[in-house]
Amino acid sequence: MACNHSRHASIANQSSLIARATLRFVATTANQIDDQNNKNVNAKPLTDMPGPKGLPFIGNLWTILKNNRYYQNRSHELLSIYHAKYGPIYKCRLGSIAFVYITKPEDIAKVFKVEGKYPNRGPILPFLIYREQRKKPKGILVGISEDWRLSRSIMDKKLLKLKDVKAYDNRLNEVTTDFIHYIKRRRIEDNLNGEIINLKECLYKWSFESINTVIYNKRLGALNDPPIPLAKKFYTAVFEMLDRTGLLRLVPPYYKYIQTKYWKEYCGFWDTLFEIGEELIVEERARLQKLADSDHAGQIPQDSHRSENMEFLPYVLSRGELTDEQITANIIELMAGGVDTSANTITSALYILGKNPDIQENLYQEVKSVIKDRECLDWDSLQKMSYLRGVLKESQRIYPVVQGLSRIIAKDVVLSGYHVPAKTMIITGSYAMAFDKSLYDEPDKVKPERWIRSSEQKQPPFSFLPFGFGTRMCIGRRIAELEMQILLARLVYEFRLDTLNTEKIKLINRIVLSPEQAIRIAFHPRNS
Ligand code: HEM
Repeated sequence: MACNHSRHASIANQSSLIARATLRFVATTANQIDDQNNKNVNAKPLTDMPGPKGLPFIGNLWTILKNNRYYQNRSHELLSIYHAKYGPIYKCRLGSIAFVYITKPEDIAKVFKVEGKYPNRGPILPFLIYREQRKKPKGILVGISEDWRLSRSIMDKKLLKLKDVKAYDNRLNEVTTDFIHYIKRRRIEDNLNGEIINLKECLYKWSFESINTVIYNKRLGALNDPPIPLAKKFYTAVFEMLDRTGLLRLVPPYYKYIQTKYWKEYCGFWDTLFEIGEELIVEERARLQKLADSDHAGQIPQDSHRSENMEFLPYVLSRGELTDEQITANIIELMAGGVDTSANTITSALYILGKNPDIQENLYQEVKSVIKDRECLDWDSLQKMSYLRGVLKESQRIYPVVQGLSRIIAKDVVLSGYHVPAKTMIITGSYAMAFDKSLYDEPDKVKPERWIRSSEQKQPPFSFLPFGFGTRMCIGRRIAELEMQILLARLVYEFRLDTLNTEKIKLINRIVLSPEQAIRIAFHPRNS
């Protein structure tokens, strides 16, 4: 039976999916099964797989609680400790989530081969239960099966196709220009020798403004002084929602039955996101209607109706395949998915550059040799900047935004000699893999050059997948890469960066991994 692919899958089904499907630690006897090379192998049963012994229902949640909640938002650390203890494959249960954890690239490759037609990361219950209680549709982030595929096939066209993404470079440069002016202003106002107070929020503003200029083809005003209230309301709600999802995800889903204050507040953050999304879509529909009316009066060039020339939102709206509610759900998931992720990666990159002046200098020299206009780093120039891409990849390796990728596999598979049945949840250990000596030469060192194509040592396939893989990989990948490359290069061109934190940064898991402590960067103008 397919794992809950029905269009109207209920939360009840989703919950039982967790119980049944995420891990079937049933006593599977040793199986004769084809492995990747079509050889019959005597795979060991899942019951033989090592792993920490948990308590019924809560699994290793006890370890989290017992340690004075230290691991409450550091499940990535706990999983890495288990990785050191049990090796590259183990089975585990954390609260309501049971899974097999893998770190060998060849196992990861096999998992993606059996992810099926509708890849499924497994339910994020707080997201799903909110949508069920409020009767909201699911967008691509949480949707599964045909609904997911339809939305994804429409949006992929405008967000992942190179031709369309290239065309976003101008407006992303405009956001970056505003961000640089904003930093210059803040340096003076904060008066702290170049340090900016609350850099995290500043970068939230940048990433929010960037993703929205792609979605709406207009500025929402997050970098205005003061920011437009709607923008601040949205990125604050994203932050709070993610913060609480991390904890709610670990505990059994009591909130399905008991409306605690905590849960009500959580729903309030989602309500804000939906309200803002709905408001913006209504505005956009009205704008398009006005344009269509003037078009009848012969004022709009015919060409702008061709789907390949359309902007993202007019394209999605004009397709007529999704209801406005579905479009809203998709758009707010894009808006929510694009804020923390890019902002955190840039934070890590700034931290690394400010700590490693030689790397910063190399990058500065590369930017200087390529940049033609200090207010615009276009797509073609960016293609010449391999060191810049290396710096970003190192930032994503050392400080990944997600602790790992997850999939509920569609078919049985043999992983590291164990027979893993279909419907098991698999989690890859990106966080632990980043420092694996068998995958990286001197993994503790920051080496942007390890990613440069001509470099002799190539990373094994499936060892580094910061944006995921396959048809369910990050839909914002190309936008994120473009916006981050533009911002990082132009910041280094304008400022010499100095990291003021003396301690090593640690990450906490709020669904996305984020620095635990405030990252303190001083921006010194180069006057170049
Ligand atoms: C540094 C920036 C980013 C990183 C590291 C990142 C990482 C990821 C990862 C690992 C996934 C899961 C992929 C998988 O399961 O195979 C994902 C999914 C997703 N990301 Fe991103 N992301 C980033 C930026 C963005 C941006 C800018 C957007 C907004 C356009 C976005 C929207 C999404 C959405 C909507 C999904 C769910 C896609 C689906 O399930 O079909 N992300 N991202």
